[in-house]
Amino acid sequence: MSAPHLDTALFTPAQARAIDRRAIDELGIPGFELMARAAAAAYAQLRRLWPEARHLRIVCGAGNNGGDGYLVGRDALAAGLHVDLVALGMPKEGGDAALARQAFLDAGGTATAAVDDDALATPDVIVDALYGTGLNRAPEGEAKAAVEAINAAGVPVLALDVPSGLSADTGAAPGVAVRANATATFIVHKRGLHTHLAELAGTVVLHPLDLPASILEAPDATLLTPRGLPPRPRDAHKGSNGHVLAVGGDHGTGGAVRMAAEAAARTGAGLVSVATREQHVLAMNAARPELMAHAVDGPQTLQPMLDKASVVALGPGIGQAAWGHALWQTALDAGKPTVLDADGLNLLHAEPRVLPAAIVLTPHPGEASRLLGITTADVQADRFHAVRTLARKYAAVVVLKGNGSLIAAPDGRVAVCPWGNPGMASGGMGDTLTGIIAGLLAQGCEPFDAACLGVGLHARAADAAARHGERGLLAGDLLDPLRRLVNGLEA
Ligand SMILES: NC(=O)C1=CN([C@@H]2O[C@H](COP(=O)(O)OP(=O)(O)OC[C@H]3O[C@@H](n4cnc5c(N)ncnc54)[C@H](O)[C@@H]3O)[C@@H](O)[C@H]2O)[C@H](O)CC1
Ligand SMILES: [K+]
Repeated sequence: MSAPHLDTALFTPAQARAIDRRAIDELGIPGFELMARAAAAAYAQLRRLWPEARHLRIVCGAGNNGGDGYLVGRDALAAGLHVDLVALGMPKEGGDAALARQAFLDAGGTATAAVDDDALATPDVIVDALYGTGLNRAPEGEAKAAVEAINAAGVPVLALDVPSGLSADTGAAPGVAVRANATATFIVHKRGLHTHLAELAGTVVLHPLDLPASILEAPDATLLTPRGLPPRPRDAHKGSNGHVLAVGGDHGTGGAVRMAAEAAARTGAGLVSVATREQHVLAMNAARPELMAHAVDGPQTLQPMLDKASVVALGPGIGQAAWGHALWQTALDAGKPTVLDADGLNLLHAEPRVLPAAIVLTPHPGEASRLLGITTADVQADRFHAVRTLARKYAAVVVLKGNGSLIAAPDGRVAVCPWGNPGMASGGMGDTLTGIIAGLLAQGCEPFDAACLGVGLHARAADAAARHGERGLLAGDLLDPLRRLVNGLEA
């Protein structure tokens, strides 16, 4: 396996521990040496971020994450900084963390047993060394109090390896969790730092600790990288970039299917048409002839449109009434490459059926929970497991939307989107994504690639549009940056 590009390779905590072990057992690098390298890297990051800091508070747990913290303290003392260190629990006798604690004490450090804010002056920076990849339950008691004190201190926080309380595996938080301005993560990226509650980590910087790629293994997931479509061949013509048929838009919900059609057109589909029965969408034909909207009252008027289309965007505004259900059946029977979204997914939950070979499902956590028969909280508690289960169950490419959207293929591959912002939680954003993915399928992208590229373009366009503020960000604002991004230009 070619060495994964460390910046985009994401691993589970179990994989990270195995890699740590290989470094110790195969390369003969003592755990304490790794800890010292981690601490030196974290301390250097701290100095870069807060060069004026003179007083650190370091909160250490009883494990190796705490060990990292003690050695950050030792490095800070050596540089003349004032360090107050709070130790929650004592490291295991003879372990690396115990050696680290001793090294801190030998450097003149002192450790107190609890976070008694009144007794301690407010520090310039807090270093969170409570829990790393070893978190296995919600912080309780004095650990919970320590996390709350860190979050309440009102000073910048640097988390070591993982913000304490966040699961490095799922990005969920079983209980309270540190909200860090930055995280110094060691050796490899953990996948939990890139989805769901990952914003608790703040800016994540990876420190490989000078370990050779030989100790790595195949990553569990990979981060998307910015890209667009290759330039068009000069002799391209309308027919060579596919024909997207957007099917949906029942009475009163025509905006969704129009958004999907617009997005497909802006992504570069050669032809786009709309099958709907929403009068205002039909009325816009005069103004927007490029989105050929046709009144469709049932399967018999939909079929000729399906025959001409190369890709179907199915579901935006389709509803679950008899009209929508009949079109949904007919469109899926056609077996064309399809993006299935919104009520198209809810209809699938109600009536499981054979899907086209080239199919992309784009559920938000709620739709995913219905398709999986679990609660939305269960989906969010382990998004990686949920998206892989869906992809396998429906033999489909699945986009599990949300903070750090995940894209899974039936073969187990998972990609993670590093872009996006809360402004995207507004109407029409999902319809736009559906149209973008359909537009990419129409231009010849394979389903998994269309989903990965589409999610990335959508989120990057939203980030570009959010430069004018996340509030008031509307789906239509994405179309202009989207066009530049899909052409490989700067947004
Ligand atoms: N040589 C190495 O492996 C390196 C590890 N690095 C750092 O080590 C941590 C992982 O350390 P580990 O001892 O496995 O676990 P933690 O320190 O994260 O957790 C400590 C300990 O705490 C217990 N625990 C977990 N959750 C709770 C809870 N909610 N309440 C109470 N106690 C809890 C559990 O038993 C854990 O074992 C890794 O993140 C790195 O920071 C070095 O950086 C690199 C070398
Ligand atoms: K930590």
